[in-house]
Amino acid sequence: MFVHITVLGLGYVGAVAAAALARDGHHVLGVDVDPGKVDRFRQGEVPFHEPGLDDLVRDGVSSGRLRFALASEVESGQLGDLVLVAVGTPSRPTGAADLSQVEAAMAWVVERAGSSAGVAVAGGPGAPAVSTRPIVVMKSTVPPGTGRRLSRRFLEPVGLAYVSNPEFLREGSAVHDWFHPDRIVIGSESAEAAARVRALYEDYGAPVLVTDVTTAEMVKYGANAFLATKISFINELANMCDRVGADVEEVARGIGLDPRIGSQFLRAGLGYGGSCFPKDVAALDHLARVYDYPFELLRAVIAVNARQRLLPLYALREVFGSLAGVPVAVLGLAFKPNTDDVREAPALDLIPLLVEEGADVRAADPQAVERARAVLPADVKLTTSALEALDGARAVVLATEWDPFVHLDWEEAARRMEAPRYVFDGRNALDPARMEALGFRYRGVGRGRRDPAGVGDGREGRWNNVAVGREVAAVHGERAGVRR
Ligand SMILES: NC(=O)c1ccc[n+]([C@@H]2O[C@H](COP(=O)([O-])OP(=O)(O)OC[C@H]3O[C@@H](n4cnc5c(N)ncnc54)[C@H](O)[C@@H]3O)[C@@H](O)[C@H]2O)c1
Ligand SMILES: O=c1ccn([C@@H]2O[C@H](COP(=O)(O)OP(=O)(O)O[C@H]3O[C@H](CO)[C@@H](O)[C@H](O)[C@H]3O)[C@@H](O)[C@H]2O)c(=O)[nH]1
Repeated sequence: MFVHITVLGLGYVGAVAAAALARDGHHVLGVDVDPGKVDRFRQGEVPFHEPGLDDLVRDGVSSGRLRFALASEVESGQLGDLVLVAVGTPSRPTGAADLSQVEAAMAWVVERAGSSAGVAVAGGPGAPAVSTRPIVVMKSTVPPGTGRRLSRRFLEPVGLAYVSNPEFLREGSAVHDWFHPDRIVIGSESAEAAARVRALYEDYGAPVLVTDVTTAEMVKYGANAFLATKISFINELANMCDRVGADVEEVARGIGLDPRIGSQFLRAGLGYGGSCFPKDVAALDHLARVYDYPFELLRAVIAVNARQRLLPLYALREVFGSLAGVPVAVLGLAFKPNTDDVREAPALDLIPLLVEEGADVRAADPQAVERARAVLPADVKLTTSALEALDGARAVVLATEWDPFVHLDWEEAARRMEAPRYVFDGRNALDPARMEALGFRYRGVGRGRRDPAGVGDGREGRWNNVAVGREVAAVHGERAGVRR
């Protein structure tokens, strides 16, 4: 059954939800407080980079089933059957989730629900009748316990039902993920409201978990915290691999073949960034403190991740000694490929530190230059072209594994760079042997510690297992009291 839906918040989640539900046949009103965003959407344009979303929005707008409005333009009684809340829940400095957008959204809904006055903005020719008692569906990620509190404070007094329906899509593949979810999680105290929300996803063929609100909220935090743990764990293993002379890529393959472990989210590198993992893990850690529970594992996950993104800085110091005047190219500003989102991107932590040490930093990204410019030191040269960034550089850090960077004409890159042509592959995305054949000194994360300065056992660019082996033998020897 097609219904009227209002989606509040037109970011990565809200915009995808609105356009996807319109494609499914529902009548959708997308609402935001940002006039610039609403204007762009009204013209069928998407104000950020998300593959496949442009087509979906354009189709929705031209079908008449997808409309947009500023929050202040929507009147009472126009909300429809369901209101999906997809506003931001960023971190406060304490790590706690900042729920101010969510609270403003709830107040906005309450103000407009319950009256039958006004013409249905979400309606259109042949549209179904509009309900005046919308169900409030929380797509934003909110800490366990929030839904119960919001419901009591805002919705129960006016008799509106609340459903927690966390979203698991990833940026860069958000449209695909929306239509192919691994599972649908629905938390509600009202069986009827849960059933209405479940019906939205009927044709998606995913397993559905119906539970209470707080449990649904914890599923979302549990999933993100577990995935972040997997990443920090493989990064810890990678750091050990660097010390003992093993290859973490093979280790990940070897352990990932065990279905109890699984092969996904075992890519070692500069750690996790983005708008979700860092803030959600911090919020869970904060919640644990509030409940006087020391969630030690989570704290380690956070600490490992914070250090991991600085590995290129440590490596460059080792190779060059002082970084003063060293031209360094950083490839990748977005937190991962196929997005222009720079929130918590490792490169944005790394670059200011390189600049502080005097490096001459230039950086490239196919999509994220504009967003990065707003937060980076003014003297960092930004470009969309990797080759331009590499021109005259002596070191390159691959921070984001964008296809155009991985498949760059590295031969040309080598020609443009100055010796010693050092590469720190922060995503283990390049072929070490090929890079070395092109004259690069290669360093990955956990791919065996290569000889960064080209000294030591004299086997530049090869596994430095001999030197590492000697160190290990020395340590073991000392421990065993062996005289050497
Ligand atoms: N980005 C993701 O991949 C992803 C995936 C799953 C869940 N989530 C969660 O979904 C939520 C939204 O994430 P996002 O990345 O789409 O956020 P975003 O920051 O990209 O977008 C949020 C939007 O909400 C708008 N907004 C703020 N207050 C508003 C109000 N009172 N009324 C209407 N609009 C308002 C903002 O202007 C902005 O356009 C967050 O809680 C996030 O944790 C995000
Ligand atoms: O093996 C891996 C996998 C990912 N990452 C990093 O982890 C971060 C997050 O990546 P990804 O999960 O692909 O992107 P997001 O768009 O942030 O999606 C996550 O966060 C969303 C918001 O909560 C959830 O909905 C998704 O299920 C969850 O995957 C990125 O910095 C990646 O580079 C790694 O370092 N190694």
